[in-house]
Amino acid sequence: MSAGPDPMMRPEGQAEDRDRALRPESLDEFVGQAEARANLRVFVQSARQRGEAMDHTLFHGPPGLGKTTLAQIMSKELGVNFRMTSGPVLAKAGDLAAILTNLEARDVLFIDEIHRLNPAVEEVLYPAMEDFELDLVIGEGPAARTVRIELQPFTLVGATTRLGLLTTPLRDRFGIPTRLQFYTVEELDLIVTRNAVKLGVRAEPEGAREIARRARGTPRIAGRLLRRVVDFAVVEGDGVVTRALADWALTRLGVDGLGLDGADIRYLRLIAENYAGGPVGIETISAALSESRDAIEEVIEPYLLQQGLIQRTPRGRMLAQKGWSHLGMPAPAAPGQARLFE
Ligand SMILES: Nc1ncnc2c1ncn2[C@@H]1O[C@H](COP(=O)(O)OP(=O)(O)OP(=O)(O)O)[C@@H](O)[C@H]1O
Ligand SMILES: [Mg+2]
Repeated sequence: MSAGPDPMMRPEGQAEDRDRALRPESLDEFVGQAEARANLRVFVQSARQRGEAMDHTLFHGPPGLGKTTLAQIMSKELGVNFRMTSGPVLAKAGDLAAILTNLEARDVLFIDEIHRLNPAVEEVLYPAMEDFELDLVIGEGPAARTVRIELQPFTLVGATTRLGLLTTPLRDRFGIPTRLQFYTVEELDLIVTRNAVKLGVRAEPEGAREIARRARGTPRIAGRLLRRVVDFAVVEGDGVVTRALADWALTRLGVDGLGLDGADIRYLRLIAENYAGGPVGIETISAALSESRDAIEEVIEPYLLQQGLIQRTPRGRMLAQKGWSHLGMPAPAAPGQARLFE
């Protein structure tokens, strides 16, 4: 096989390039996700001691919480190669077969957005995951025959923001399913403080804290906000990230005290003002906001739910009490309460 760039291997975008400078390189350096980290440490060590490929691992959770980062760290800690591709890129069964047959023993193969695999490709993955075998169909019609190819044992690491979209057979083949959680303000504070050091920037503890509080529980957002605050600190301050400067810069960027941005506030206001607090269906919200349903369910809602600003009910989304107070609006009296005054 050629050693040139492989079109099936996703080239990392510019945003990811900037991310890379801030990416933790080991489990020790990785902040937060204490439970997942402690478990992974055991599984990595066991695989190393037994000289076997680690079991297939699935990371799921909202964007920017560290799925790709953990997959890379796993390969480093296992001392094996890291190969990366993604669900939508693998168009044909042969694309995946080419990657699988090129793996060395115990390598980590990372498939991002694994919920977007084409069914024909997914079929190839089942025997590969289970028995490290590949069944390839050669030829067509009556002349078609199946050839079985033995693969090197490998570790598949899948990542998805949408666990619910994974087929059951695929989900069941992951020995280590791991859900990533939003980060606490303390954890994000540590991440911001370390990132400031990596970027060679002076951040006062209260400045780092303010960014952490407004990072939506997400390390990627913490990294991005820090860079923007630094821009303001350099151009309009004396280069130091203070609390006042962070507050001023973040407000100017449209990030409010809870870390909500324009899209979050539009979502909350829509339910409050147009639907009296709901319940309102996701399709209606999607049409009204001109946002895809996927983006709403993957990016906007998880944090609003985690913060207790909204609720998901069988009849649709509802604004919670905390959502009303965050908007500075009075919650309408519940029907039961209203009757008291009739
Ligand atoms: N625990 C952590 N400590 C420090 N930095 C982190 C941590 N987790 C993630 N980051 C940083 O956040 C950024 C985003 O992480 P990553 O790309 O791994 O997220 P992801 O879950 O794969 O997101 P997506 O779903 O969008 O692919 C990276 O720059 C990474 O360095
Ligand atoms: Mg990722």
